[in-house]
Amino acid sequence: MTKTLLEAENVTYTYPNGPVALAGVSVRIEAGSKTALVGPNGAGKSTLLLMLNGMLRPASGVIRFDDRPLAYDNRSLRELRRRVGFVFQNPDVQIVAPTVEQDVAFGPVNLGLPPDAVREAVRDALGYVGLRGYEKRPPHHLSGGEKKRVAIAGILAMEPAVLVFDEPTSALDPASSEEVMELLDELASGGRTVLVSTHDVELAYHWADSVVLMERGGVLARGPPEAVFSDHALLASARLKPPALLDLYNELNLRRVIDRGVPPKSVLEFTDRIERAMHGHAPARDGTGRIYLCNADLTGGDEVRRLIKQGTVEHVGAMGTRAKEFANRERILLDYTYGVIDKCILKALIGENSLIITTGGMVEHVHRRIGEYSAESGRTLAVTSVREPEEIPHPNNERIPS
Ligand SMILES: Nc1ncnc2c1ncn2[C@@H]1O[C@H](COP(=O)(O)OP(=O)(O)OP(=O)(O)O)[C@@H](O)[C@H]1O
Repeated sequence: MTKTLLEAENVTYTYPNGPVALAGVSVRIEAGSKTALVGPNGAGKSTLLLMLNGMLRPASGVIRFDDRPLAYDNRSLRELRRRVGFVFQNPDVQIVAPTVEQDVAFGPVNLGLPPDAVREAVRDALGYVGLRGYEKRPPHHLSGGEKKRVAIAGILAMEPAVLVFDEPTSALDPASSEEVMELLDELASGGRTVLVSTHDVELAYHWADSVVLMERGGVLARGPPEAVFSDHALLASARLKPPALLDLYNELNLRRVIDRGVPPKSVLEFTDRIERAMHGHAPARDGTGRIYLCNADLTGGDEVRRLIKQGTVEHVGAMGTRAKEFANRERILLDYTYGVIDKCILKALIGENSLIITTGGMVEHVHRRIGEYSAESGRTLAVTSVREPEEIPHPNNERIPS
């Protein structure tokens, strides 16, 4: 049973001398979910997010956190903002201190944590967003993507249960955007509830498990992204276009080229579906390319460089900020910095070898994802752990059964 953690019920709001921004909005955010508020400019997304964190107060209706209506006295709001962290669209609004370290420490210091605990919170948060070594840098000299990470670290340092991001990828280049979204994935897989606003339907389709479609201060639809984004008329009324992958899938389905089923969310899923439609089944391809897996917590860069130099692996990807830091430090050039597992599976399916660098709990995640893919597709994919001689092999190592 999922639990509703944040809830808006019939909320209205009009800015002083402004338009009606919210005209009776009800939404529920489930604990542990990845929710996207999607809508065009001016739909009311930011206004709703600001309410969920108590920065705006509804004219009518109610906001609840953990089943309790919000109270708007200073003490209650301070406590709420510790539990519901808010990352603004523009990181310059959020960054207040002259150095990265002081900025990230701002929240924990205000919470009254002792100096040791503050240092630990700052170190952990900077590590999480991949900004260790940036402690003494002035935030206003950083790139847009780095500033965004500082802002996220500042919120993470307070260990909130919910993270709210207003347009997390605005003004970021495509790679930085994907990296920020992967960071949000990591946070969600660590048990946090993540809520974003965006007008990017492609992003919402790939990333979210639940979508709220907004327009003119109201909610047009809510549900799984594949359902909400399959309704062209609804999307058109919100001045949005369907995600390309889903649009293509629906057209192929209408022409009876592929059967209706769960719509594909990735190129990997889509190509498998088309192959199955063409051949009646997924062609068996034993002797496919191999996926090498490097746990950067246990392996040095020498072994990885050797594999690349020998031509054993043709493609290299890193998952997670610590793995990317490792690659950077070891001067390992990365082909993939996001969507890494799927990209490596795609390469294995055409007989090419690749290497995934990752760390900690993500190692299990890679084994699990490839195992799931093998079970679903009926294809056996080989995974080989890259390890120093004294390392103990992973029990799932070598071959993942289909
Ligand atoms: N500070 C403000 N003062 C007056 N009107 C405002 C203010 N902020 C927002 N509005 C108005 O409220 C409505 C909803 O704006 P909001 O920023 O919540 O939409 P949004 O969906 O987040 O849009 P965007 O994607 O452009 O950020 C818009 O008509 C906007 O012009």
